[in-house]
Amino acid sequence: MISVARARYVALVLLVFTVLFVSYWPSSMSEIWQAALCDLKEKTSSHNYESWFQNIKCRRREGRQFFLEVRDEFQKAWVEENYLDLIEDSLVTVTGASVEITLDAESTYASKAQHDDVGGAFQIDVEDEPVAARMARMPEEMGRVQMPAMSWDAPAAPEAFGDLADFDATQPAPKAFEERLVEAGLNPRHDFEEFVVGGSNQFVHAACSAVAENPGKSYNPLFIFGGVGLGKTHLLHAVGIEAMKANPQARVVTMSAEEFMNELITSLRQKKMNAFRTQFRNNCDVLLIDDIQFIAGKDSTQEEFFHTFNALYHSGKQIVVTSDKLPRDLPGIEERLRSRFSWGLCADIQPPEMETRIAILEKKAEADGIELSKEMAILLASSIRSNVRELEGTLIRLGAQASLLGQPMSMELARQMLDRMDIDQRNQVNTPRIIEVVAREYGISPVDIRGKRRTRAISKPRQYAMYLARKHTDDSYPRLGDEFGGKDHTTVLAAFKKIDELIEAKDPEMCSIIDRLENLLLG
Ligand SMILES: Nc1ncnc2c1ncn2[C@@H]1O[C@H](COP(=O)(O)OP(=O)(O)OP(=O)(O)O)[C@@H](O)[C@H]1O
Repeated sequence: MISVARARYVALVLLVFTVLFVSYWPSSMSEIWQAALCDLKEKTSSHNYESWFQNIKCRRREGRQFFLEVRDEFQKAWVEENYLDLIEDSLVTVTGASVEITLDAESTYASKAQHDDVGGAFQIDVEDEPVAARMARMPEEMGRVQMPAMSWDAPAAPEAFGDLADFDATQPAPKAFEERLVEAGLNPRHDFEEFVVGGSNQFVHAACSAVAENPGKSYNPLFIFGGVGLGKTHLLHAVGIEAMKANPQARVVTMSAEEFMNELITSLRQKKMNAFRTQFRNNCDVLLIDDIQFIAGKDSTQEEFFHTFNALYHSGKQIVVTSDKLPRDLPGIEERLRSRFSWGLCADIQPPEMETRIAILEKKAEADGIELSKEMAILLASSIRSNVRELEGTLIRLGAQASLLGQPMSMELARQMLDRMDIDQRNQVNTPRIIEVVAREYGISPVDIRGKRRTRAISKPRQYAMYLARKHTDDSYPRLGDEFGGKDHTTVLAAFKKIDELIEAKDPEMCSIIDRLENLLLG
C-alpha cells in the first residue's frame, strides 16, 4: 500500500507536469500558427519567408482543418502552387498530427491572368484609381530607370535632357558617367578594357563588342552561357557600359533574373504593374538580364518576361541574357522562351587557358596595386584553373595576408595558402559537392542527378543526394529544388521524408547506404 504522503507527492508531480505541458505546447490556434511560422522561417530563405509566408494569417481552425488567409489572389495562386506542402509540413511538425489547409484571399482582387500578345502577363486593375492620383504617382513609379524617355533610333535634341544637356559623348565627365552606370545597374569596373581576351572567350567577346556597337541591329538576343565565375556578368556589363559610352541617351536596364522577379512581385503587390511595364518595355533600349536560369519553374515570372521580351524585340531593342546552360538544356523554362533565346546568337565562354589566367592575374594585380612576380602568377594560374572568381579571390587574399603579416608576397606564403585551400575544399560540404560524390559513387554524372530522367539507376542516387543535402547543408527546400536542376521543392521534401523515415525505422539497407555516402563525404 502506498502511503497518503506518497500519493499526494505523485499527484503533485502529475499536476506540475500537466501544467507545464499545457502551457508550453502550442495549443491555441494563434500559438500553433506562430510556431508554424517559426518553423517555416527556418525552412526557407528570409526573402522567401518575407515575400510569401510572413503575412499569412490563420483565421479559423476546425479540428485538423486550418483556414489560412493570404493577401490577394496572386499570393493565393503562388502559395498553392509552390508552398502548400511546406506549410502543411510545418503544421504537422507543430501539431504532431495530419492537417488540411484551406487558403483564401483577403481581397477578391484578381491580379493574375488575362494577357494579350504583347500586352502583358498580368492585368492589374488600376483603372478604378482616379487618373489624377495615378499621374501623381508616376515619377515615384518610374523606379530605377531615371533616363529620359527616348527611343534608340531617334535621340531628342539635347535641350530636352535637362542636366544631361551638356553631356558630351566623346568626353564623359568621369563622375557623372560613373553615377549613371551605377543607376543603370552596371559595375563600372566591368568594362571591355578590364576584360582579358584569350582563346576561351574570343568569340563571345567579339559578339558582345558587336552588340554594344550596334544595339538591336546585330545579334538579338545575345545569349551568353558558360560555367561559374568565367566572366559572363563581366561581359554583360561591358555591353551596357559600351552602349552608354557610344550613346549617352541609351537607356540601359541591368539586373539579375532574380531581381526581375522581385520587382515583378513588388509591382504586383503595390499595384504598380503599369510602371513596371513602362520601365521594361517602353523606357529601355538595352535590357541586360543575368542568370536567366533563375526563372526556371517560375511560371508567372516567365510569362511576364516573355511579354517583355516580345515588346522589346519587336521594337528593335537589344536583349542580352546570361545563363549557366544553353537554352535547350535549361530545365523548367517554357519552350516558347527557350526558342526565343535561340533566335539570335548563343555564345559560350570556356574556362581560360593558362596564358589567359596569367594575364588576368597580372591585370588584377596591377589594378589593385599588388606586387605579383611572374613565378607566383604561374603558380596561382596552374593551381586554379576553372574559375576566374576563385583565381582573383586567391590573389586578393594573398595580398591581404602579406600586408597583414608585413611580409612580401613570397612563394612560400602562396604555397601555404594553396595547400590550405585544397584542404578547405576537400572538407567543404555543400550541395554541388554532395551531388558530385553521390554521382561518382553510382557511376552516373552530376548532370543525370540534376536532370529529369527517372530510371531507378538515377532516381535512387538522386534521392540519396537530396536527403544528404538537406541533412548536411543549410539550404532550404526551395533552394535545394534549384540546386537539383530546377525541381519543385516538394520533390526534395518527399525524398527527404522517405529516406528519413527509413533511417528512423533503422532499415538496414538504407542505413548502410547513407553511412557509406556520409563516409565518402565527410571522410
Ligand atoms: N577574361 C577575364 N578578364 C578579366 N576578368 C575576368 C575575366 N573573366 C572573369 N573575370 C573576373 O572574374 C570574376 C567573376 O566573373 P563573373 O562574375 O563575370 O562570372 P560569371 O560567369 O558571371 O559567374 P556566375 O556564374 O557565378 O554568375 C569577376 O570579377 C570578373 O571581372
